[in-house]
Amino acid sequence: MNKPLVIAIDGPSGTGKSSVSKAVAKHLGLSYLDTGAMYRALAWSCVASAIDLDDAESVAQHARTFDLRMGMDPAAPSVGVGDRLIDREIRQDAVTSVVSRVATNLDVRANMKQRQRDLIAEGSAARGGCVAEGRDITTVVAPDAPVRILMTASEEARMSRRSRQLRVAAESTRSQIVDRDRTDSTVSQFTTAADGVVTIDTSHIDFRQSVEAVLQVVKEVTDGDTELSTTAG
Ligand SMILES: Nc1ncnc2c1ncn2[C@@H]1O[C@H](COP(=O)(O)OP(=O)(O)O)[C@@H](O)[C@H]1O
Ligand SMILES: Nc1ccn([C@@H]2O[C@H](COP(=O)(O)OP(=O)(O)O)[C@@H](O)[C@H]2O)c(=O)n1
Repeated sequence: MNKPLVIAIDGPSGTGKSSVSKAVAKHLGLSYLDTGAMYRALAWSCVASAIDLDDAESVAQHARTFDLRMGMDPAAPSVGVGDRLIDREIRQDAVTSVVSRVATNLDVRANMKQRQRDLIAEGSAARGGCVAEGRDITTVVAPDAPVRILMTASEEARMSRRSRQLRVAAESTRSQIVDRDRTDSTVSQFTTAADGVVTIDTSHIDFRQSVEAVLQVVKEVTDGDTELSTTAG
């Protein structure tokens, strides 16, 4: 039996991880897991349940028990808690501004790591592989993934992309991007590549070229390992 093609992609906010990972998963017919959305869902659920985000034990307990449902079809990824879909809610500023507070809770991270490993296995069983993106996928969640990539980009490029995406002034994205990355980096190392991780700097290339760059890394790995196969590409 072929080995699952797990593609792990990390990087700071605004480097293109989510959009590029989704396109790569679609192109290769693989599942797609947005791990940032899982932390966002937890933050949303804590707020909705009136859990004090400073109460680390209550947040960790909620992480262990809440009914998180991740849809991993790259053409229509979804995030739900119980029967409620919360894809729009988790992108709102009310969640973005507090997500790092739950993501820096180490008991939460231990629970998320296990959920993410189970989802990558489930997504791989369904489609032969999974593109999983976040901050600690190449280093903690899937350090044995055959393809491991760190996406980077200048602060300027990241802020300008986010400002275009949210239709707000670039400077107003600073707290969403630069400050959040600073807080996140106290628990995960996602600005320099770990051993064996390939860096793709997207500062001066466009979206299409970023997708091509990832597919090229995948091709180099799969060409050299006959037990790995892709359905396209
Ligand atoms: N290489 C690129 N060049 C220009 N824009 C890009 C590039 N990659 C992604 N984008 C755009 O930048 C925005 C942020 O990308 P996103 O995938 O959400 O980043 P991340 O998941 O790293 O925060 C999106 O609107 C996306 O289409
Ligand atoms: N593997 C991951 C992914 C996200 N996160 C946390 O989840 C938050 C939201 O991640 P995201 O990927 O949706 O954020 P963006 O990069 O899209 O801005 C991050 O700011 C981190 O606090 C994490 O801690 N570990």
